[in-house]
Order: sequence, then C-alpha cells, then structure tokens
Amino acid sequence: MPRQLAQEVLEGIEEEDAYSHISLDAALRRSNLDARDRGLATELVYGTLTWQRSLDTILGQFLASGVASLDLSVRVALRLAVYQIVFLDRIPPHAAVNQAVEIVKAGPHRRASGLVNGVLRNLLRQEEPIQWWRDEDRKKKPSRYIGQRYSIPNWLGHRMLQTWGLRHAEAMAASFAERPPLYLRKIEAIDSADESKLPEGVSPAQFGDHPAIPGAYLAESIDDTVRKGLEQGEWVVQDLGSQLIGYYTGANEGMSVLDACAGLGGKTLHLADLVGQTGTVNAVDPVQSKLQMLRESAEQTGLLPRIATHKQELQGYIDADATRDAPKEFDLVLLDAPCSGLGVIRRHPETRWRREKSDIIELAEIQKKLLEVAAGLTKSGGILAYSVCTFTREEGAGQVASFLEEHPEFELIGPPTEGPGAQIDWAPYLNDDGQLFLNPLEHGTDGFFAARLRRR
Ligand SMILES: C[S@@+](CC[C@H](N)C(=O)[O-])C[C@H]1O[C@@H](n2cnc3c(N)ncnc32)[C@H](O)[C@@H]1O
Repeated sequence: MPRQLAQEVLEGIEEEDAYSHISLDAALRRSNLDARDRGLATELVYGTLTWQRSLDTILGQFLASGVASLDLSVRVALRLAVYQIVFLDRIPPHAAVNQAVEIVKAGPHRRASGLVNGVLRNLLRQEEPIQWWRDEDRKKKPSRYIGQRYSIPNWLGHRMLQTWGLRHAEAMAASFAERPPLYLRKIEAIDSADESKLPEGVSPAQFGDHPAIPGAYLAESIDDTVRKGLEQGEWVVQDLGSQLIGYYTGANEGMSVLDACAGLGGKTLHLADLVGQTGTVNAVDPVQSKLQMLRESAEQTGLLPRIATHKQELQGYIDADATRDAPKEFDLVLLDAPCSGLGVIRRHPETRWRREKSDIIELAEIQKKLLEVAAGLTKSGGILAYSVCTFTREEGAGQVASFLEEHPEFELIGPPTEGPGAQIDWAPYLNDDGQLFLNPLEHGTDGFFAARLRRR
C-alpha cells in the first residue's frame, strides 16, 4: 500500500504540477496506513523526487530508448523501484521489483510489466557498483558533475559552484539532498525553558554548544503526544531557520507589525507571539486559501486576537477600499518575499525540476518592487526586515545592497539588541555584514537570507 500511495502521489506531481507536501498530506489523510507505512510512503515520495535525475540516469543504462519515452505510470514505477534498490538498504531488492511489476500490471499499461521486470532484474544482476556520475567530470565539467551526482539541474550546480567553490558547493549540494529534521515551536514559550515536561523524543534546538533557541525544539517524529500538542495549539511545526527569522526581525512587546507576504502564516504566528497581548500583526497575502489556513492556525493557538488578515497584494494594501481603515505605518515590516525557494528544496524537492535560471531575474524584479512598497510602510525609526528562502545573491545581499543605494534614508543594522531576539547568540548565523545566512549544511536549517534595515 505505501508504494501504491507513493506511485499515485508522484504521478499527480508530474502530471498536474502539484506540490509534493500538499498532495502527500492529502493522500495520507485519505489512507488508513499505520505510522510505519506512512513513514515509508513519505520517504518514497520525497526520496524519488529528490533523486529523480540520478534514478533516470541509472535507468537510462538499461533502457535502449531512454526514460522519457516511457508512459508516466511506468516511468514512476521504475523510478520508485530503483530508489528502493539503490538508495534504501532496509528493503529487500526483490520485494521492490515485485511491487513495481504488480503496480504496472494493475495500471493502464499492464503490457509494460514485462519491460519493468526485465529492466529491474538486469539492474539487480549488475555486479559493478552503480554510479550515476563520472568522476572525471569533477575537474573537467564541475557543474555537470555536481548536477549529476547530487541530482540537481546543471544550471543550479553552476550557481552553487560560483557561490561557494567546488568543495563547499559539493557539501552544500549533498546537504540539500538530505531529509530535513522536524522542528517544533512552542507557543508563548519565549521566556520558559521548562524541559521537564517535554514529550519523549523532543529536545531543545540548539547550534553546537551555543545556548538553546527559546521555544524551538527538535522532534524525532510526530508521536501521539506531539500530535495532541499540535491539535491543541500548544506547538506548531516550524523550521528552526524560520523561527530564527522571527527573532532576527527584532519583534518586541507592544509593536505594530506588518507581515507583508504572510502566506500560511508560519512567521505571522511567531511575530504575534513576540509582540504579546499589547501588539498587533497585520498579515497581507493575495491568496485567500493561505489566509484561511493562517486564521485557522491562529485560532487554534489562541493568537487570532492579535492578528488582522488582508487578502491583498501588498501594492494594493496602501490605498485599497478593503484596507482603508487599516494602519499604513508600522514599527516593524517583515517582507518575507516570494523567491526562487532554492533554500527549501529539501522540503519541496520538485522545485529542483521546476525552477529555471531565468526565474531568478524575474523574482528579483518582483522583490525590488515589493521592497519599495514595504519601505513606504515603515515608520521613521522603524525596522524593515527582508527575508528570502534562497541563496542567490540577486535575491539576497545584492537586492539589499541596491535598495540601500537608492534609499539613503535606510541603514543596514545587525541583529536585535533588545527584546526576545537579543537573547540569541547570533554569531554562528551571520555573514560579515551582520546579515542572517542560514543553510542546511552549517546549521541544519532550511536555507534563508535575512537583513534588517532601519529607517533613519
Ligand atoms: C515566501 S512566501 C511567504 C511565507 C510565509 N511568510 C511563511 O513564513 O510561512 C511568499 C508569499 O508571498 C505571497 N505574495 C506573492 N505576491 C505578493 C504580493 N504582491 N503581495 C503580497 N504577498 C505576495 C505569496 O502568496 C506567498 O504566500
């Protein structure tokens, strides 16, 4: 059953451009799989999507006409089986082959089951170690080498190479292919570090021997106790990097905050926590379904009274009818801008195959426009915090540098020295300019960039 579920989810992702986390969540909710099988189905979906390029290279060695010529359901069944055979060691290879053959027999292309059986049996018969990259490319064609070995497009390999050099780029690319840890945030736990009541398998999140991040916890899995805590709104699932952005903004008791691109509200809830009962958070996003989910989580966690939502493009927030009476100047504006999302490809592996090089330029243009609007909504003496979940310079440090050139009324400042964010030892997370740079290799978090600007 878990393989069948993974097959259906993967077909949907490719056929309908669906998002992996949304499709998988929905399929798991419809199924009656137990915790172990849910774990396997999740591993199969994310692993197969992440390693798709490598799986296709391996399959190409056994298919005269290549992988692209196969029908979708056959291609997916083969990828799933190869992922289990080559990348997982707890599944007997023959079980993976038999399941793939059964899945194809039950599908629309049952005549291809012989081909599937033949290809996979040939793979099992292979005596040399399976390799999906060429060692000699490391020196001669390093972008291709990184792309092939770590299953990313060559252009992305090239980007990483330009940013970090070969050795570091390789380590980064490897870390981007790993499964991300599960982080939780305890609601209203900013000042409490009561570890005695933690459920089993949940421990405070910290970097090396630096002090633990208040309210942040690492969980081995979502067991019944954690699930209950999530349902009762005591915890939320939130990556540690995203939690650090909340603290980095400098949000503090009593502030009026604008969360200019609120989305599902991961950061909105944290900001609402940080501003306390006397503060407010206005959350803007053009997508109604996201704001609806934001409101549901805010209700569940008891934070809704501090939050106002506005279904609006930020550009329209300033003068639209719907927001005529809403505040137009804030102590703190967080612009968590739409971006290429290359820092979160562990969680959304399909991004690797959907993003194109040209997207980065287009997104940087959008971010530039949004920054202009966000700046206009920041009070004199107030803070404009800018963040993206990617590592490209155009969308991060480069974007901020060109904003500062055109806006002498803003200055770049380091991490907060007051309020809850001042409790954090920021040294391990900052670049030379005091901007936040987080990544899975060094910090175990998703990849984020953030900068804090003060209106003079
Ligand atoms: C990076 S996501 C935000 C993630 C969110 N802050 C969180 O922590 O969960 C960017 C969001 O910007 C929204 N967006 C896109 N264009 C926008 C615009 N013109 N004005 C405001 N929000 C916009 C998207 O709908 C998306 O939800």
